[in-house]
Amino acid sequence: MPAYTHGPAHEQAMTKAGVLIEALPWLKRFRNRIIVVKFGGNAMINDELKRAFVQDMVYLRLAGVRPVIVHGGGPQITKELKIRGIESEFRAGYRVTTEESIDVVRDVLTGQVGAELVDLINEHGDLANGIAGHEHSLFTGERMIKEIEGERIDFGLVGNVTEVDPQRVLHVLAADRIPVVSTLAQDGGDIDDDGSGLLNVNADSAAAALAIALDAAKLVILTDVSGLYSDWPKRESLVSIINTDELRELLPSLESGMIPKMTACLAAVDAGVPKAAIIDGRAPHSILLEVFTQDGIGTEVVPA
Ligand SMILES: Nc1ncnc2c1ncn2[C@@H]1O[C@H](COP(=O)(O)OP(=O)(O)O)[C@@H](O)[C@H]1O
Ligand SMILES: CC(=O)N[C@@H](CCC(=O)OP(=O)(O)O)C(=O)O
Repeated sequence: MPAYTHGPAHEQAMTKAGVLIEALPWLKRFRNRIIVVKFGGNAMINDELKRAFVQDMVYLRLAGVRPVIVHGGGPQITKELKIRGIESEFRAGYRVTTEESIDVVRDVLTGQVGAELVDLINEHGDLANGIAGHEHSLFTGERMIKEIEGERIDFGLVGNVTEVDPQRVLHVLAADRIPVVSTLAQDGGDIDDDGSGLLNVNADSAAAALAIALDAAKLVILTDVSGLYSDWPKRESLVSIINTDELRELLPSLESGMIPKMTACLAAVDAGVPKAAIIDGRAPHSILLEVFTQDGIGTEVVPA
């Protein structure tokens, strides 16, 4: 049968063309715009997912979007701390960080996780540059202290980002490359006893701060659940879209890992990032569906 007549092969080709053409408005919208993508440690659980993620980033870049990757590495840090006989303690989704653990956090984030992502991207061509958050004045922070249910919690060497100097990231983008950012900050206040002044910043919070500083078109957070469930832990009711007022109201009732994530989305959208999305990084290529299709996937946070 000639290729131009109707039949299953023709229909299949039209379906493929339909998928490509659905992307057209999004290609127009995001062309030359920055999308900050947070790649969570739980979403990089195997090589296949890492490679699929890297393909997506290269695809976005070659399609004319300017992706900026902010990576986590929580489970990888926990594993390394365990090997060194150091306990991990999380409170409200943040790792309580000590003088003993901060060097491990730095080594794992910049030396292992970030370096591996850069290497994987560069297998597609010389496209990526790693940037440590505490270098080039990228992130400056102050120690994070929170009051939760009347209790004042000191998280140790954990930082809130107070200032972002995006020059280095912009420089990498201007060279048509993909910045791969790790999330340590330089303490803008007191330098601690050993003089390093490093703070451990949750990667969701750092991604939001960077998305704001870069005037990003979108913040996308890849994790290991389908999105935000309103009935956690039952998981029957996935929130597909939520505005900032609704999220502000919901936030105090959230638990563990969702606290930093939804706090980050709220901060980003409140500060003018048009949209923030939490999507399932366990599904290969989920970010292409999020960026290039009408409905998107996961949970979207939009202005009220
Ligand atoms: N309401 C909720 N909806 C979805 N996930 C939730 C919710 N509350 C808590 N979680 C937990 O948050 C986790 C994601 O956060 P985290 O483990 O820190 O991921 P990541 O490493 O990607 O940053 C989920 O795997 C889930 O166990
Ligand atoms: C303060 C704090 O919690 N920092 C995080 C930094 C890494 C991170 O956020 O990684 P994920 O995105 O994979 O969770 C930590 O030490 O685990």
